[in-house]
Amino acid sequence: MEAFQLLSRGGSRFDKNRFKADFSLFNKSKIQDLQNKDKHDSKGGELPSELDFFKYAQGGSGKRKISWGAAGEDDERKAKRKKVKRSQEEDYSDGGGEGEDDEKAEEEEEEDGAEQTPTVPKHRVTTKGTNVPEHVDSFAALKERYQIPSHIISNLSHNGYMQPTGIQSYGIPVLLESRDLAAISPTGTGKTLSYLIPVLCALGSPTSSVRSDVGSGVRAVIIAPTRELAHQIHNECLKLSQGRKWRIVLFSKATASTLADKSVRDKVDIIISTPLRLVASLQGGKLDLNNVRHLVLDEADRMLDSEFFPQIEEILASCTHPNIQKAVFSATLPAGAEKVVMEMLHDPIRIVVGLKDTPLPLISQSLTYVADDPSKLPSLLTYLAQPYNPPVLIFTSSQPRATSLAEELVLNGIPNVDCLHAGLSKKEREDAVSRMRRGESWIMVSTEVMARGMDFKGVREVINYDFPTSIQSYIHRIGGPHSFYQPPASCSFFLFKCTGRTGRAGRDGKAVTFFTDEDGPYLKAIANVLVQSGSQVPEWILKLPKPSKMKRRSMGKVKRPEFINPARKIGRGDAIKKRCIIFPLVTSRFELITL
Ligand SMILES: Nc1ncnc2c1ncn2[C@@H]1O[C@H](COP(=O)(O)OP(=O)(O)OP(=O)(O)O)[C@@H](O)[C@H]1O
Repeated sequence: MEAFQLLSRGGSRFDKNRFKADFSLFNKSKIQDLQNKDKHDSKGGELPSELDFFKYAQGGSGKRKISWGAAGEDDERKAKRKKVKRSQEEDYSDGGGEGEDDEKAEEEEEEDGAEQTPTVPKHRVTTKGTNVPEHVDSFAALKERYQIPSHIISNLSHNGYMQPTGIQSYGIPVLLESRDLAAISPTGTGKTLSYLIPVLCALGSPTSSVRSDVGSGVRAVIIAPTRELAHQIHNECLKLSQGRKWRIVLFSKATASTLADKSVRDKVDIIISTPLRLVASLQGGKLDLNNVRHLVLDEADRMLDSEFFPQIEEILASCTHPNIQKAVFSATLPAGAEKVVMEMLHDPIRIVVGLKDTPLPLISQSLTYVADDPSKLPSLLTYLAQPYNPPVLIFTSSQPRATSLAEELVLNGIPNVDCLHAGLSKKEREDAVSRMRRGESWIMVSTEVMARGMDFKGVREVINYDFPTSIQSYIHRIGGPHSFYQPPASCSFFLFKCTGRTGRAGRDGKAVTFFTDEDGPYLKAIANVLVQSGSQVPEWILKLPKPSKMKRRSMGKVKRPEFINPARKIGRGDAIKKRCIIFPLVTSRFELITL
């Protein structure tokens, strides 16, 4: 072991910048290595003419001098990260960067940065607002401080939730102290429990067995953008409320008609619904929300887009209880949406886990050039011909393309392919979700709308077959399927660990994004996200010019054919028949792996 490393191991800190000269004496060989690597990298960073797909690099600013992997160059790395963050924020939003707290957090992070693995940024929690309640480090502390009912605590441990995640540590106290909350935390970090625990605690006991002061009518409403996500939240809620006679309703056509009877709906405690379904009942006079004291919007950025916003406004207007508490949760929240959220809330507290709009660093991300749309299928087949970790989630930009790609994969002999999108019948969707959960699907082809927020345990690989439609879309796609647990105890940094095996280079997930010439103008925006979360990006991509606001808006509008392989227009039925012929007795690869 090198002398410097031995000496610097103790409790005291060594300021490497201040004592640069001394440090270099101990670390000469390492620095030389790094310099050589730098030389090599910077050479590799130049865009060879044959790779200059978009003819941009020649005109690139060349200002960014990034030497990837130069772990010892602290100053440069810090400057680089600052620069990228700044440029990323410009890319992400129309202004309005992070608040003071984030700035401070970033500075603190930089102070500690010298001792970090360079490619894995720490995840921390930043809060903003007046009188922010102290966070808790354990469920036991939560119980003690807020007198959480014992059955909730025992349900938590019964389900394997031993310690709160970052968003739970900070978010639950805020909600338990009756404050409004805007929470931004990466996908799979346990946002669902962050609101379910306080809602159940605040409601106290089921309406059917309580005091008269709770009024009549539903007391809590949770809104999610898709039926599948609402279903998932409902299941979590049932797990958490086991042992008490709560009436928790997953709002559907059937339950909505049952609840049309006032005497029935007055006994309901919590409704979990999609916005459309809820508004349909409100408009039909079959539901009233004037006794709602807790309103939660999950996947808030989606709720605020043009498709859902009018319905959300209607729901908000119907929740007339003077003491209503509102909470919004999301993995991403663009500046514009955040402004709307903050106006919607009363004296809110804002919590951000990690760097805003950045995926967790445990996912190894890469960008793969595939020239044009027809070249994607062969690239995907080549990818799937190599060892991969099933189940793999593949995203396409539209429902017909998802179906078409699933068919193509089947016809090309890929086993256990499934498809999930909103164009399928309810039964087909449910079957696909359960096959995925049972581990029978190795490849799930889906659309983003469908897979958003779904907790598909065990997914370790995501392929963006079609380029994401926005930065937020990218983050939701690659983070959504991962589930994380076990935050380190009592500290303000939270670096979560994925369930299951450990992956490549300490990372547990893999995300591959195909890009074509057409996606070129938007490449840099996504590349910045990769950089921010610690993945490597070829320097030529970083040298691409920043897309204009107009260009960024057109990011999701690239036209793609409905058929993946236009030469073969076969029906879905044919594909299923062929799958049965090819794989009549296929053994589950999961079984083989676990044997
Ligand atoms: N404290 C905890 N300990 C262990 N596992 C947890 C804990 N909290 C949540 N989980 C598990 O982590 C997974 C992800 O949780 P959840 O779906 O709530 O994340 P999320 O942040 O809402 O993700 P998304 O943004 O994709 O909706 C789930 O499988 C959940 O059971």
